Amino acid sequence: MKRFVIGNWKCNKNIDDARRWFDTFASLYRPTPGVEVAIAPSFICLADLAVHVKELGLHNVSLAAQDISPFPKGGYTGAIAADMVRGLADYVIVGHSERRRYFHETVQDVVNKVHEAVDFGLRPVLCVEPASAMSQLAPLTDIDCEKMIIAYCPVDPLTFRIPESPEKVGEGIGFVAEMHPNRAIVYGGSITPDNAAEYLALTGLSGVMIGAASLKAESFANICNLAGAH
Ligand SMILES: O=C[C@H](O)COP(=O)(O)O
Repeated sequence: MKRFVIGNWKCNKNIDDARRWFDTFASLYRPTPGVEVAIAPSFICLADLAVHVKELGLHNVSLAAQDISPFPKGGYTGAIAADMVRGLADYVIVGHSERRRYFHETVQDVVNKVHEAVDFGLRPVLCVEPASAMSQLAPLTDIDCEKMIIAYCPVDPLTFRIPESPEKVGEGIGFVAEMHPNRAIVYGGSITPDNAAEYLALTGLSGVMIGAASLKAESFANICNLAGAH
């Protein structure tokens, strides 16, 4: 089974910080066949990092956008369309709980984003929360994108900084897999280098999505290297 380690920097790091992060990461990361790494910086860093990642020659490392417009390019001030991101990133995170909560994104907005991503060849990482998983997943059961990844991301671990127990994550991903069989599912929520191995060992889980612990290149490289050992 292919493994994914996805780092979401959220609203952190300017271009200089981002370049330094990659320089440190490159010195610590050990690529492993079958482990795909994606890092989601802010939009302003994408173009610069797309070049820098190539210069560093990092294997199995791609960039992800943290979000995408639900609309095509055109008269949508402030929006960034999927068509503008292709060529810079391979993945795009959609429907993160922070987008749904603080930016009032609806299920339909997220569905539209997934369609935009797929139309322009970006691999969606669709975030779902346990309490709303049914309504968030149901409109996408027929999406024609076998590469879509589902990120099972409960909100409490973000609020309280305690991960959901591996047992509960196992139950949650079982539910997701019933609705979307054969899709890669990753877990996100307070993963650190100290607890990552427990989650990477879970049957049916294809990897992890990491916020806070991805901000330190050392921690993130450590988790990527652990994924290679599982
Ligand atoms: O996008 C990542 C998830 O929100 C998890 O973030 P966290 O690792 O800081 O809990």
